Amino acid sequence: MKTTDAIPVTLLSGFLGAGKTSYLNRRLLPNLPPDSLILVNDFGSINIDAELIEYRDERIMQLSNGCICCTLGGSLAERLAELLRQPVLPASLLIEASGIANPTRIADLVRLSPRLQLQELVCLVDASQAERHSRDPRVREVWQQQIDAATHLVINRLTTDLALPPALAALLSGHPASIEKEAGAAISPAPATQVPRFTRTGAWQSFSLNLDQPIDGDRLAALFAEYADVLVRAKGIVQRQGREGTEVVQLTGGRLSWSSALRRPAQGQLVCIGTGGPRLNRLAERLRELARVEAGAQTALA
Ligand SMILES: Nc1nc2c(ncn2[C@@H]2O[C@H](COP(=O)(O)OP(=O)(O)OP(=O)(O)O)[C@@H](O)[C@H]2O)c(=O)[nH]1
Repeated sequence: MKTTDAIPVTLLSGFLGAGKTSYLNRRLLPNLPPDSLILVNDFGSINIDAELIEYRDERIMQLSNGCICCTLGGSLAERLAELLRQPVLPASLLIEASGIANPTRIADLVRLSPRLQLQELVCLVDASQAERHSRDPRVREVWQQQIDAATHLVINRLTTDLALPPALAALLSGHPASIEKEAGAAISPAPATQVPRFTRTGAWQSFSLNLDQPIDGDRLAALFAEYADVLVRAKGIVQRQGREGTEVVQLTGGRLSWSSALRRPAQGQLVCIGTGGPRLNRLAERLRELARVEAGAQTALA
């Protein structure tokens, strides 16, 4: 039985790069009651999402280096228990799951606690990737689990007529969730050559880099394109050579974008997520080489 003063919980899910953090900033954050807590899980040792959340008074708790739904007995359960032991409890809890998390498992954990009340399970879906995700054997299962579990679906990057791609329309037929549709697919279509094909069969893997010098943005983009078959997602806060200020770099669905950063960490940070195996390892090496070359060039000039 839930107590009447149970903490309301919103769980935010959606595949890698679907737009969870953007939606959190734009739609959820402004409506959170004061003294809320945001729990962010990122599938990497550096939690870029926590840096990208535009929090002000809310407290933020990070869970990095693993996916919460896969380490349920560990970090998430521990963090929730820790949270419930605090003398002052948050007014509400917002959990942003990692892009490869099965939200049902997280929701079950929340439901187990009489002190927590799961209010909404929001799932972000990138409509421009729906056909590909529905066919891809590595992605399909978790993508469908995320959609199936949702009580509120946000379908973004639709064409201006808001028509659902056939694969998504089939999946949503009879789905009880409320549906919010957003256009915007045409903003920056991914070049066909850069759309990842998920040809490898290894498990998801991530690697992170700390960058202490400005990086060559063109060479970074070229490496991302060369390894598009294994690299699914990249995000970071970096200083680009020849540019003023720190920038957020985002790679999702084969689209690379840059925007100015809200915060400036002590060092540049880059996280890449993809299909584990020799090619992803090679990409990590080549990015490290690129970072070292940049650092060397700067040192030589100084
Ligand atoms: N066109 C378009 N781009 C979006 C939308 N939402 C997010 N993006 C872009 O997609 C990229 C990834 O957005 P995020 O909000 O970081 O996605 P995420 O689901 O939090 O990513 P992960 O936590 O890595 O899984 C960024 O470059 C965003 O600007 C949208 O509704 N339309």
